[in-house]
Formats: sequence, structure tokens, C-alpha cells
Amino acid sequence: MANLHINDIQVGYPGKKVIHGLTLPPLAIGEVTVLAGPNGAGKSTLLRAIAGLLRMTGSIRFDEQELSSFSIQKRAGYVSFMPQAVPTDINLSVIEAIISALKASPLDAVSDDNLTLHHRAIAVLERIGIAHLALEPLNQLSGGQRQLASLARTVVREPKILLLDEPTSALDLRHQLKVMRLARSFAADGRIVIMVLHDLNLALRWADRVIVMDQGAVASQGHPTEAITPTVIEQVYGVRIRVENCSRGLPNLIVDREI
Ligand SMILES: Nc1ncnc2c1ncn2[C@@H]1O[C@H](COP(=O)(O)OP(=O)(O)OP(=O)(O)O)[C@@H](O)[C@H]1O
Repeated sequence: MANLHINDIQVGYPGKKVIHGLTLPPLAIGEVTVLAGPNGAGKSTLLRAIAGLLRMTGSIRFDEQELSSFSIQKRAGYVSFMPQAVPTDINLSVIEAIISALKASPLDAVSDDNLTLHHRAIAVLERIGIAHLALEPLNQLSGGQRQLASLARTVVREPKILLLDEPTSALDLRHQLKVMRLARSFAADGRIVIMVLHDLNLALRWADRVIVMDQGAVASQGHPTEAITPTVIEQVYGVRIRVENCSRGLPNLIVDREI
């Protein structure tokens, strides 16, 4: 099965190295990986590097092919990135924004007529539960509604690798669960899902694998309860926590205090 292999990558910005020689275990299709870690740890930088938005050295291979050898269009067909900050100045309705994302990917949209594009866009809006917002102007949505519309734009092209940067940060409790359930179902469709989350309880409950980053490196990784331990969290975030099973037997993180 095709895996994503990230090997010895170095990424940064002009005059600033952020990630120095990071290697991850292979990330498999069907899995949801959560990137966690403190502010500034390099999580978004890693997602941007996988998306091909930053210069880097090292190797990112999918299905035995270097992503850097792909044309921009081919890479965009494989990898889709939902940024943390959703633009507020796009003068389009929700459905127009989704259709424009489809049209921006000539690989799969070139043969589709307008009606087919419309149907694909509506199907995604229905799956995410925001079909009722289809005709609303993007710039008049609430923060949470805009985040769901951004998710729809990101998944509509059906990429193999889905990169979601804090996709639940503006969402209420019910929509947080909805997005986590969707992330699992996108993975089950045959995708690799990598998402940045600050909510470690969501990570404990929904991820297959958690990678805790600190200062551009991996502090711990593995099954959620192996990666999120009191020792690691104390070292990385400087807070004392407990992970206890709730009455339903599910792991629950309790924050006791700053150190
Ligand atoms: N466009 C940029 N130019 C220069 N430095 C940047 C840029 N974007 C991020 N950085 C720096 O890279 C480092 C890692 O930032 P990054 O956004 O990857 O962290 P993060 O783990 O996603 O943080 P957060 O949880 O706060 O979103 C930080 O020191 C940040 O200042």
C-alpha cells in the first residue's frame, strides 16, 4: 500500500531554519495522524512543506515517488492543504468557492461540465453538513461556518493526502466531533489525513497516531496514549497533566497546573 515517507527534511523561511533533519515513520493510507505541540513548534511549517509551499531539502515520497518531482498541478492533485487562517476577503458564494477549487485542479476538472462540477460541489457540502450555506457569500459567514467551507474546498478535489491545519479551532463542540468523524471517514476512503490539533483530548480520542513536535523536531510519536504522556507533555508544554480513563474506558487528559 502507498505510504507517505518523510526523511531528513530541513525547512524554514529566509534567514530562519525551523525544521532540521526531521524524519517520520511511514504514514499509511487509511490513517489519521495528529500533529501536536506548542505554539511555534513547526507544525504548520511541516504541513506547508508537505504541500510543496516551502523550499526544503530531504525527501518526501508518496507511493515511491518524490513529491518534489511532480509538476505543481500533479502535486495539487495528490495533496490538498487547508490553512489555519481562512481568507475573509473572497468575494464568492460558498458553492462558487468550491467550484473554483475544482476548476483550479485541471487534472480532474478539465473533463467535467458545469453541471458535474456543481453536483460534486453539492455532494461535498452535504457530506460536511453545510449545503444550506451554498449560496451564502463567504465573507458573510461566521468563523466556524467559514472553517467548514474551507474544509469543503480542501477535500472536494479528493486528494490522496489531506493536510488540515487546526480545522476545529473555530468550531463548537458538535462540529468539532463532526469534523473528527469526517477526518476518519476521509481516511477510510483511502486517504492519508494529517491534521494539526491543539486539543489533545480530540487527538487521544480520534487519532491513529500522534506526533508531538517541539522546536522543529519530534518529541514523541506513536499511538495517542504512547505519544501523549505526562513526561512528554511536561517537557514540551511545561504543564502537569494526567491521562485517566473515563467511565466509558476512554483516555481523558486533565491539566493540573503550569510548572
Ligand atoms: N512566514 C514566515 N516567515 C518567517 N518565519 C515564520 C513564518 N511562518 C512561521 N515562521 C516561524 O516558524 C516557526 C514555526 O512556526 P509554525 O507556524 O510552523 O509553528 P506552529 O507549530 O504551527 O505554531 P502554532 O501552534 O502557533 O500555529 C516560528 O518560530 C515562526 O515564527
